[in-house]
Amino acid sequence: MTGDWKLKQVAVAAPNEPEKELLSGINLTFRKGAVTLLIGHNGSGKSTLLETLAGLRRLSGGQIDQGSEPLWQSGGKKQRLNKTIVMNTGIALQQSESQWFASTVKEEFEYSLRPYSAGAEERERRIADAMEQAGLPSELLERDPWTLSGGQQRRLAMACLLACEPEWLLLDEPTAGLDADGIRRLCAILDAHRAAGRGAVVATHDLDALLPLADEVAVIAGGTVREAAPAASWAETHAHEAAAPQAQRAQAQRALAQLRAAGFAPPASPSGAPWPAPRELAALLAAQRAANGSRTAERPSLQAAAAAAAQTSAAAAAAREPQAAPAAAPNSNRRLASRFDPRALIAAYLLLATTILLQHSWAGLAVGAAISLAVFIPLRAQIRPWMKAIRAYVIMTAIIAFIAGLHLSPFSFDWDPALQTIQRFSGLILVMMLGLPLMALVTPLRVQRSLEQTFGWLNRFKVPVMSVALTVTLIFRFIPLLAGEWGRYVKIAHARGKATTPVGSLPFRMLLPAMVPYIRSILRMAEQMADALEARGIGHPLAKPTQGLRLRFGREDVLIILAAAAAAVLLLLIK
Ligand SMILES: Nc1ncnc2c1ncn2[C@@H]1O[C@H](COP(=O)(O)OP(=O)(O)OP(=O)(O)O)[C@@H](O)[C@H]1O
Repeated sequence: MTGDWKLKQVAVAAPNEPEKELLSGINLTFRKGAVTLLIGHNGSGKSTLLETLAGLRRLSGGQIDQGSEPLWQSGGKKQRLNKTIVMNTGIALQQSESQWFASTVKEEFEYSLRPYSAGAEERERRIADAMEQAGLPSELLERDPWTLSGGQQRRLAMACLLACEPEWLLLDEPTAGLDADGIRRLCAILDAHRAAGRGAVVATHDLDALLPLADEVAVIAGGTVREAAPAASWAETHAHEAAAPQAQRAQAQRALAQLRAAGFAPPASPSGAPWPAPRELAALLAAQRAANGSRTAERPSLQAAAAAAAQTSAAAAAAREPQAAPAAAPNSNRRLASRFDPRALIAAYLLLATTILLQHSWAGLAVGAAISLAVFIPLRAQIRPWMKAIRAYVIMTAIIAFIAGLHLSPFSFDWDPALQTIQRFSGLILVMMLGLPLMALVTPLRVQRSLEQTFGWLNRFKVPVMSVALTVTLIFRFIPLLAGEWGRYVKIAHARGKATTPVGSLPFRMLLPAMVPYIRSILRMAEQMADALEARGIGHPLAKPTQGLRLRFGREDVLIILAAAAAAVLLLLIK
């Protein structure tokens, strides 16, 4: 039997942005024999916390233990997950349906049960029990899981989890997509799980369904624990919030009465609400104030009414957003990506890349490296996802150089061919490092516009400029999307296959379970994209490109080209 989960000062950073903390300073205990709800706003960190407990996110700080066992164990240089904890913990991720790769429901169960040494009879029993608990008829066992309805697939995901009989259930939004019977069964499952002395941590927005059966509540906000309390006392403390709308209603009606008394006639709300929206009210006040001169200043009652209206709108906002996370920082990446004209960046890149590839001397390569690093270092955060590829390329270069310098008879090592190989390969890596920041400095739409604007005249000669521009844009757009989707299926395969490696490195045997649903998902996305493009008239012979965005060369763009030209001249002189 396992013990409680104990989280001490747990911190988790975004996988490719170590400085961005998704969770920080989390100190929590999840008791076994209890159901704990994780609640909080969208994006507050609930899923991240569940995935961290399941070992699907690496810790950037702190410690997680289950009983006396640490979740992460150091085995040599690399950390590995504690096999005992992995085996006794079952996680259902958000959208845990759509994870199927086998041809029948039965085989999906068999895959989930593979890491457990259960005999054939025991497996049959577990599958039958799990189907029963999830409310799935046994006839479905021979069906293709993809042919089940959305709700049935959700139930199947839960059933696959239950068949493993985990001590701990980690459930992310388990009521989503379930009908009333499904929710009732889920509550029964959680009740039985608790009665057996086991534990559950459930991330949910569905307090109506799950608060009544919960033992503990932890409120997550901005990646940290804002409040943790027994469910009953939490419900009592927050009971008054249910009455908040009534209080606001009375306050808003008082404000309207004061406005009327002051000679204003607030409009009826178009939505049929008993008072206008703050925006409508503000517009009316502004219009009437302009018409009446500055009479407002002379009317204290009106000022009071305006203050009351403002208070009401603030209170309404506060009630709607009780656990609001701090305002998001301005998106500096987006601003950076729309600062320069892609044509200037591409021209500068072509100049530098060509002259770097022409270098045959170490001095020339050193200058090329200095230029690449000067561009690369300030933008390293955006390039971090590619660091693994760069490292792999460097290792590959070292191996090839070693092989190039090796003589077998007589056995010796010749440095000249090895260094020549390094020189040739270095040019390519420098050009690659120089090109990666481009991904952060341009948006797909701006690239599309720059291609259309620069080469639009070729249309007259029947060159399909628009199609090429759109294709380039879609490739840009799809690269991060495909990477994100792959990450999702890797996590699911990792959790179902009970891997103990860090989630970045999926064991070979789990490639197929991740690959099949991944490819299906890509095909589905491609189909949706094709429909969306067609709906917008793309592909229609008379369709015109959107002209909403017109790129213009600015001073900074000219400076970029001049700087690149100066560096190119320097490189040519050294060569
Ligand atoms: N791989 C990642 N890289 C960068 N940011 C991430 C990554 N994964 C999650 N985040 C961010 O972490 C924050 C928490 O996300 P999480 O999915 O845990 O929220 P949540 O509380 O489960 O939200 P919801 O209620 O919508 O499911 C979000 O702002 C999200 O954008």
